[in-house]
Amino acid sequence: MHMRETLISVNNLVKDFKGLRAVNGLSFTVPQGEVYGFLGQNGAGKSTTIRMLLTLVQPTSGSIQLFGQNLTTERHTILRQVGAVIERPDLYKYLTAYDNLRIMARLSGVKVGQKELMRELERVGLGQRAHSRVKTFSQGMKQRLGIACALIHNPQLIILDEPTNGLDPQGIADIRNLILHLVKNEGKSVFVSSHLLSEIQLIADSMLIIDKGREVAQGRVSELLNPSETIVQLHTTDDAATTQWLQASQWQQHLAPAADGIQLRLHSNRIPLLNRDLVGAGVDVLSLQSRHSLEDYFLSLTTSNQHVAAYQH
Ligand SMILES: Nc1ncnc2c1ncn2[C@@H]1O[C@H](COP(=O)(O)OP(=O)(O)OP(=O)(O)O)[C@@H](O)[C@H]1O
Repeated sequence: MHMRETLISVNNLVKDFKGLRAVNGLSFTVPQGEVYGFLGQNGAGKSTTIRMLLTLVQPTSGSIQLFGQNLTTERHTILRQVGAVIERPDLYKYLTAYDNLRIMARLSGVKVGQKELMRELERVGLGQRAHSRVKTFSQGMKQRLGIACALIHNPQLIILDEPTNGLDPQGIADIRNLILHLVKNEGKSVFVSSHLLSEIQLIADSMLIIDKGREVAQGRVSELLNPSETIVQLHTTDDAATTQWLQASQWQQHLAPAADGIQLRLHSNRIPLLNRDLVGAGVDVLSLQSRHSLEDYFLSLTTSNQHVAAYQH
């Protein structure tokens, strides 16, 4: 297998807004040719990160490379290869889908004829509705037209911020299929954010999960959601000292963020060994419990504020 090109490479990215650290030391790489999921609750820092990838927000510190080039110095060359939909797409609702796309193409300086415009609309499943006015479109159709506009200059990398927000189940399925089509059949790469694990899980090859600006986990979706991996909750007579000992041990890579006590993420067949190590190190264990599956753990991280967020929109 040949090495795949790295499209996005982010190193220790930080963004502060007056007294609030919205993005706190994120590092990740996105390879070419896959769907990369970016998961976090509302307010976790996803949009801010995406805005930094598109140079709409200036990072406080850290670096971003796209296509192996420095985003600050090579901005124009780089952004020509990127297509993005980051808010509700701006569309002229009294014009047809076709005319919206034609205007968009002209604005981005792309020379395309009727054939290409129609092909583009067909690609997002709007071929039949090309000549209907946008005001007659469902939210999902508008979203797909927005994606067509982002694709018109034939970018390699497509960045979508919560593309299924506010869509009905059919609309969500259409976007999901479109994303998969773009990657599997057209060789594109898609970086997509969501606050729903269930959604990322269905389309992404790799994912990054963040909470309050910080990384919670990243890796291959199949590995992160491997059902034999569990979260072990540990309580000892001195959790601070135990954490320090764990950080200096082979278990360091398994430590997971915890609200209280100590949590480790590991394969369940490693629990006896962890227990033996703790006893061997003289740690007084009060309790050691395999709490929930990783999936439940991520769900708890990514859904707890949803009902609150619903009122904010
Ligand atoms: N321009 C800004 N000025 C001040 N604070 C901001 C600004 N933009 C974002 N924030 C804050 O930064 C934090 C992260 O926001 P961000 O929009 O990146 O989160 P998100 O994960 O994309 O959530 P959502 O899905 O709700 O947009 C939030 O607390 C938000 O209030």
